[in-house]
Amino acid sequence: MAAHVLVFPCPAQGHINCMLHFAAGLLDAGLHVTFLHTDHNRRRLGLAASVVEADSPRLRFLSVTDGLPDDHPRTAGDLVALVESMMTTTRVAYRALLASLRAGAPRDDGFPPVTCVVADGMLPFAINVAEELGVPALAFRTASACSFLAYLSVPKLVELGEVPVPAGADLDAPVRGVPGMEGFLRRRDLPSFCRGDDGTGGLHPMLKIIAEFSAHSCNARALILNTTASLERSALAHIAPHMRDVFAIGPLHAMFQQPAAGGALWREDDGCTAWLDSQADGTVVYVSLGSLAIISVEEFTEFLSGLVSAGHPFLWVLRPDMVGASQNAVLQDAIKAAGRGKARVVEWAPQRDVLRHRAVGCFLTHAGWNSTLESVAEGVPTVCWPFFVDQQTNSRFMAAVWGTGLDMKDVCERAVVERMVREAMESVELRRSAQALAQQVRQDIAHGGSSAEEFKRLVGFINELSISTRGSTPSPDKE
Ligand SMILES: O=c1ccn([C@@H]2O[C@H](COP(=O)(O)OP(=O)(O)O[C@H]3O[C@H](CO)[C@@H](O)[C@H](O)[C@H]3O)[C@@H](O)[C@H]2O)c(=O)[nH]1
Repeated sequence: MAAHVLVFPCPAQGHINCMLHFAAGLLDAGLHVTFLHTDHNRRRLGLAASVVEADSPRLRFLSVTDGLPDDHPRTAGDLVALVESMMTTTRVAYRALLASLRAGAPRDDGFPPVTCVVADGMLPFAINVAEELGVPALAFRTASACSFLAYLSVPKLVELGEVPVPAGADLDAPVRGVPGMEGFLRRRDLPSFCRGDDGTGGLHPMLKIIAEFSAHSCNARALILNTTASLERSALAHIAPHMRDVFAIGPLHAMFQQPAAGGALWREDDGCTAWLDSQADGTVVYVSLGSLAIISVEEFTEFLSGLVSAGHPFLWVLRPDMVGASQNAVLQDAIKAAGRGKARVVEWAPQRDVLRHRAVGCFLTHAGWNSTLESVAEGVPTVCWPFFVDQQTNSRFMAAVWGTGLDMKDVCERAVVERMVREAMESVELRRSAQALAQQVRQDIAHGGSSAEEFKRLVGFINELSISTRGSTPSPDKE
């Protein structure tokens, strides 16, 4: 009987995508997978309460409550509410579900018992509950190794007086305390919540939460990171001593085909690929700020002016909640009018296909880790406008370590947008570095490459854990 892994991502697009690709890899390796969404996202995805994926009979989707009302925005503006609700309400529902799926529980769903949990490191309760129920659990971090290392270094950064970075501090000053990054990391490149505090000089509440969750991941049976040695060798080496085991397996989207169902929380506008077909090679700027960033009307106007002045056709993803649903139609019209036939705007694009398209010349991105990996894998140069969390650190890597992108820092001015977009479209050097890095990454994921080998090792690790789980008697349910 094959191992059965319950995969539980944080309920945000940037977490769901890579964990779904990971699940696809487990299916390819012959394992069973239960992919756990929240009820809210399951409804958004149009999935039934319990559904087995038609093309993959060993994959099913289940869901648990996130405890928030359906009309809650669940965006960057209120992540603390989501985290707190999940740590209380979801925890109870998840515990009951997992207790009913583990070995020894009566069931007639045609799936073997769950023998292992791979939970998002941002859901530490999912790891604790699994281990309490006798199911071994691994942590999966969906962000970069370099940002994870920065979070692990928070106690040291506090000891050195680097964090919290006070308002008005020189953000270009170098930072000590994140091993291996002393040469190039500036205050502004630390994860965003290192700036500002809790109002009394203590750590920002989100930094406290993420740093605690990062330290918690060290207790899991192993840590899985969606990255590869070619991209983050030094960060991985500095993380390893903190962990029982680390698997660097990525970029996952380039390794495994995402299952047909259960992925995009917004309706994809496939029409934009036909529009790209009509554009010349390497001429289009693709603009997307991921699934969580929220911008002001002023920032929108600066981006639009800068893009128009740069003079290239552009494809812009403007999510309905990005500036505000009530503004969306007006802003879409503003893009179309300003672009004078050279602009296309969509609410959600098939991003991986877009980045792969021959017409795309550069990517104006918020530097979320998935977008970073997707641009790296396709060798597309970037202009980065980091919004929050790990994006500042990722942006610095693209600009200063890999040489594949330009860092707008977190200022948004039309002249800077224009200058950087022009440079990214024209720079031979950026394109060469981006293509060389893509080549290296392709070797990592190819047969015998580091990510491919690490994935094989992980499947062996999970199978071993699963054998011992099936052999053990489940511990009594404590709640
Ligand atoms: O029109 C679009 C826009 C985005 N995407 C996809 O959505 C994902 C977005 O992920 P990411 O680029 O990582 O951005 P966020 O959605 O902002 O992701 C959150 O989660 C990431 C992983 O932890 C972090 O790195 C980010 O900072 C955090 O904001 C990517 O796979 C994109 O391909 C689409 O398919 N279509």
